[in-house]
Formats: sequence, C-alpha cells, structure tokens
Amino acid sequence: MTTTQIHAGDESVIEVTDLRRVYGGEFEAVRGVSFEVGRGELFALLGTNGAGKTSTVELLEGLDRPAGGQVRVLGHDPYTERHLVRPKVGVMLQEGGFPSELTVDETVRMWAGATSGARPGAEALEIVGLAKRGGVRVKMLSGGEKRRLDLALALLGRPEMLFLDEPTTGMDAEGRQDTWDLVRSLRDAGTTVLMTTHYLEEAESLADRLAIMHEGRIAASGTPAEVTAAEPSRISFELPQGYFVGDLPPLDAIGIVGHELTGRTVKLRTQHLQFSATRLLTWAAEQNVELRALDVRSASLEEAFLQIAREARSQDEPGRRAGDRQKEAVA
Ligand SMILES: Nc1ncnc2c1ncn2[C@@H]1O[C@H](COP(=O)(O)OP(=O)(O)OP(=O)(O)O)[C@@H](O)[C@H]1O
Repeated sequence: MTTTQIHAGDESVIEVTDLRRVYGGEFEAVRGVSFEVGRGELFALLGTNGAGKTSTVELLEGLDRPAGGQVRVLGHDPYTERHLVRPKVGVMLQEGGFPSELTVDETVRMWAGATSGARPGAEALEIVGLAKRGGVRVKMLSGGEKRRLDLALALLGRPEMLFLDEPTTGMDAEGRQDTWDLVRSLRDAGTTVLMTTHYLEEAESLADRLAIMHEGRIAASGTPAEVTAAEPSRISFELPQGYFVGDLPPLDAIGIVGHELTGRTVKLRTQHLQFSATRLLTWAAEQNVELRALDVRSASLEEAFLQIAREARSQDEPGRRAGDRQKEAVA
C-alpha cells in the first residue's frame, strides 16, 4: 500500500499538507508529507531510523517553521499561532531533559507553574503510577519511571491533543502495558493522540490509523489491518514422513506466492489465506496425513513494516533486478 494522503473522520485536529523540513539549507529530512488526524483518534507515526518522524512531529509542535507545505493543529498554525495552540496541547518529548537534582514533586510543581490551568501535580503523578515516588530525585528514577514522569508533565494541562514521542522506551513489559492502558483511556476520554514508536506491536495494539515513513516520505498508511492486509499471510508445517514438496498440491494452483523449505519445515506465503489453507488441509485429509506443527497466520504489522522498508530501499537502488526483490519477498 502506498497511499500518501490519509483522511481523518469528521473533524480534523491535525492537517498536514505536503510538509517539508530542511536542515542546514540542503538536507531534506521531510519530503512532502500529508496526513490528517481526527478528533479522538490515536495516530501512530512509524518508520526506519532517521525516517523523519521526530522532524515531522517537531513541526506539528510548532518548534520550527516548515521549509514548505502547511500544518494546522486545532485549526491554527502551530508556529505562528503558538500561543493559541500550546495551552491545548501536551507534549512528551524523547528526552525530557529536566534537572536531575530535583525531586519528582519539585519537577511537577515547576512544570505546573508554567502550565495554564494545570491539574494538581499529585493527580498527574497518580495517573501515571508515580504517586509514591514524589520525594525521589529524578536522577534516581529508572528509565521507565522517567518516561512516566515525562507523561505526567504532558498531562498537567489536561490537553486536548497529546504528542507522544516514543512513550514506552526503557519501560519493562508491565510498565509498557500500563502505559498502553493509560493512553487508551485518554483516547477513550476524547484526547487526540499522535505518537511515534519503534515498537510495531505497540502501534498494532494502540493505533486507530498509522503511517510508515521512510527517508522523509510516507511509504504506507491506513488502519493497522489495512497496512497488514497488503502483505502475504504465512502457513507453515512439517512435511509428513515420506513426502516431498513436489508431492504437495501444485503451489500456484492453491494461491501460494512463495515457499521455503528448512529441514522438513515448509513455509508458504499466500495472499488468499483461507483458500490456500483449505486446499492444503483438504489435500492432507485425502492423503490421510497429519500436518504437524501447523501454523496459519496473517501478516503482522512487523512483517508488513519490514517488507515496506525493503521495498522502499530497493526503489532507492534502481540498479537492483526485480528478481532480487522477489527473492527477498519470499525469504
Ligand atoms: N538538527 C538536525 N540537523 C541536521 N540533520 C538532522 C537534524 N535532526 C535530524 N536530522 C537528520 O534528519 C533525518 C531525520 O531525523 P529524525 O530524527 O526526524 O528521524 P526519526 O524518524 O525520528 O529517527 P529515529 O527513529 O532514529 O528517532 C536524519 O537523517 C537525521 O540525521
């Protein structure tokens, strides 16, 4: 899928049109990105390292003037009308950067002083599960706890719109799950959320819609189901004793677009999972054989992401032959 424009529902909280960002007058980190985020939606921006996610989000936060294109957040230009946008927006940056000698309580108080209509600090700490850590110096917090503190600060102003830049980096599995529950509950309460993440499972679990960036452009976009639907599903099993791959029904006739044999384990890829699996199981029943270690699954977002990244890279290398790309797709 290579959609470059993403449409939100009825009311757009974020509208990005042909956005560009250039560093040092020559390096174009964001090269014509367009998408919309609707009110109450959770939108995830994914991408390879250096794809331009942070560069894009910083423009949405009004930290720089775009080199080209347009950004509207809550109906305003976040750079020239920052004073109108900032009070309604919560931002959790990748690096919080608050003084590490202060305690958690002192940090929250300091931040609340600079936030209009701030909720009580204790309430923000309670929401993120840091209520009992108020007296601890920031430098003594674990990486995951620091991310929770970042989130508490972003929530102080009861934001309509929340920017989360890699919100669960450094958290253990439980902390990550708690943060996911929290982000979901904020979204369910009507907060619009735009997050970047390296964890594809996080995007798959949380995002209503997402975009995958590669080298400054959107390479794929849609709901997690739409993005993964374009990728082949997998069927794997152990070849029954005494059988060879050639004994299976003709693979192209049952919708298989790629196969691999490792020892006796067969891995098949198909765009028509139900059709291929039914034909294969019918064959097994007719042969009266059991397909041991049978595993049938749709593509995960991770597989879709890796494939999109591979395709994007191969398009960057026009000298590569189409056959090479096919081999990679089968692997
Ligand atoms: N201040 C800067 N000056 C020059 N180049 C920059 C600057 N900030 C980022 N870049 C470059 O712009 C590109 C996009 O960077 P950006 O941080 O937006 O990517 P990202 O998708 O957020 O990456 P990551 O997943 O690694 O955080 C990278 O090539 C990066 O090296």
